[in-house]
Amino acid sequence: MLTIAVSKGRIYEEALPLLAEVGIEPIDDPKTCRKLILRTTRDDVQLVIIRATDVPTFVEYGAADLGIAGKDVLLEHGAESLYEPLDLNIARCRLMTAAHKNAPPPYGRIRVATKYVKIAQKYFASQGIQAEIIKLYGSMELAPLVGLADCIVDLVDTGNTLRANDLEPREHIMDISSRLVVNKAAMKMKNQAIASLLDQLEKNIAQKN
Ligand SMILES: Nc1ncnc2c1ncn2[C@@H]1O[C@H](COP(=O)(O)OP(=O)(O)OP(=O)(O)O)[C@@H](O)[C@H]1O
Ligand SMILES: O=P(O)(O)OC[C@H]1O[C@H](OP(=O)(O)OP(=O)(O)O)[C@H](O)[C@@H]1O
Repeated sequence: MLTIAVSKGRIYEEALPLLAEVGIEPIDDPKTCRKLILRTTRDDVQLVIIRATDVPTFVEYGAADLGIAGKDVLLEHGAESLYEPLDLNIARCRLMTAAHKNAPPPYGRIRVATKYVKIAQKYFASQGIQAEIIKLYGSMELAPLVGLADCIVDLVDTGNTLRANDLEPREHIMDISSRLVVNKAAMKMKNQAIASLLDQLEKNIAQKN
């Protein structure tokens, strides 16, 4: 049995067609059923439905053989203990700094609100900017509006969330997409099944790009 960890929402929706192309279709819909383990049309594959930020943990400990996670989550988690063999090219967005549209460029020591503490620390250090990082778990856009921070580090896709809150994108930190990650022991123990799945997915993704 191969267990694949996927988060509900955006990644699940975008991963479904890719999985369907390799014959993996969940039998239940996580939107309407409360099951966390979903059997699929392939007897040898099941999905576990977890929070996006928990995917690296499940795969690292071997609770799932494979997982689908955003590069943002993998970098923040520190996923050196996982294999990351495939860019699935889904859930694409950009990790950026953003500030109020009237705010001056950063000067001196700045306060930054983000859920990406490690990535932000590394980024500002690389820019030679002194930054105090304030960890938030959501609604980062609010922080500059209420004086909690000078700027934020967050994901940007259409830019609608920033615009709706009078913020504007500033520095582009990196492009983000979702990756297939694999538990290192599973890669050895279940090599045939995993290699074959990787191979099929890779071919299908290459055809699209
Ligand atoms: N607006 C977006 N456009 C495209 N991809 C995005 C966007 N927002 C997030 N992503 C990608 O999708 C992944 C999952 O995001 P999602 O919003 O589904 O979960 P989350 O709410 O951030 O996670 P958690 O439930 O663990 O807090 C992110 O890690 C990122 O890689
Ligand atoms: O540029 P946009 O297209 O507006 O997308 C960016 C927004 O998308 C993500 O939030 P999400 O929709 O996942 O909400 P959440 O962080 O509250 O889960 C991200 O945290 C931004 O707030």
